[in-house]
Amino acid sequence: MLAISKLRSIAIKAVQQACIACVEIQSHLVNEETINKKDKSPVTVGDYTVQALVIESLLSSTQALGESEYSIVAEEDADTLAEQPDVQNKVLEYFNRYNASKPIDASRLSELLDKGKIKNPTTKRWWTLDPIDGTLGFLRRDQYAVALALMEDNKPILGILGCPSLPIASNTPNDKGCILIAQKGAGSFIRHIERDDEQPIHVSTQSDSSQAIFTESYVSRGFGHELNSKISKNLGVTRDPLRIDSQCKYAMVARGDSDIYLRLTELAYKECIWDHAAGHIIVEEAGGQVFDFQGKPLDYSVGRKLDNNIGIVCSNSNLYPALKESIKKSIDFKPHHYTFTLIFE
Ligand SMILES: Nc1ncnc2c1ncn2[C@@H]1O[C@H](COP(=O)(O)O)[C@@H](OP(=O)(O)O)[C@H]1O
Ligand SMILES: [Mg+2]
Repeated sequence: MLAISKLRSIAIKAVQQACIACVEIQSHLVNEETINKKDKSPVTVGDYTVQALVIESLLSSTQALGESEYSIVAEEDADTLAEQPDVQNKVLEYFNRYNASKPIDASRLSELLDKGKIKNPTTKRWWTLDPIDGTLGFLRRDQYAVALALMEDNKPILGILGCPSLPIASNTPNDKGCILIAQKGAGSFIRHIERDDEQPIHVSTQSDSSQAIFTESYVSRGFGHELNSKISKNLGVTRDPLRIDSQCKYAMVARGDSDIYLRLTELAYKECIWDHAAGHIIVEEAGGQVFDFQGKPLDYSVGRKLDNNIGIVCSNSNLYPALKESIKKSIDFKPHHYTFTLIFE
């Protein structure tokens, strides 16, 4: 099996190339290129182009080193795209512009995209990819991320988050575009999209909950914002939350710009694995905690969704115990975890 350090470089290269493509696609984005998936969430030329580019890059880099193919679990598939020939042509055009090897046709494009369609990985190591996480942020020209994780025995061992619109540091707001990288047991790092040097990052040491900075989704879904406000009030938080799209929220916690990220929106909603695997290991390797609302570890062993978990609780280590207590005051979990009640009064 390939050394993890080798796969780390391969994954960074794939995400870096994808980020460069995203920036250009976003700058040319027009509304007709946005189509609606069956679940009504917008998906763009960018999502498909990036999924195909990253898959092609991972396959060719690992094959060149004689490694057999790893399973890939990715967000998009070819079916919706095939219904929109104009969009498909645009995706092919962008793909062939950014992919170094020989041009591909529509059938190879579908084949590449559908490699991400599987429900259950069949290899010990497997990739999970969200080509553009925070599509709504991408469309709004706000925050989004290319999120790639390598899993081994169903746990993340590498996480790469490409954040093309996120400033490399909070005190340089105009210097945008960074990649966050974590390797199991080796820490978390940040680098500029256009530079090779990496700096280590750490979660904050904030232990005064009144000064804690929460982050949450920009988009309001279900009871998510209301619940977070209840939990932060119980914790004595005085500051307004930062609202940011995508796994850039994990990036903010990992580098200490935020202290807590909470995510629970609807009783029936199950989180997608590609929305968390990369951010999860980046926060853990930066010294933080990532569990669900019942304190359970995230379980990536049950398919494309985190079916055994309820929401996401991500925090620096100092605030985590008090945060857990505040969650207990805000949610009444019923026996066997099948139902729970929110206590909003
Ligand atoms: N009801 C819901 N509750 C929580 N997450 C949801 C949701 N509906 C969609 N999502 C997920 O939220 C992600 C964006 O999160 P955020 O709002 O924090 O940026 C979406 O990823 P994509 O943008 O990749 O589709 C999608 O997977
Ligand atoms: Mg996503």
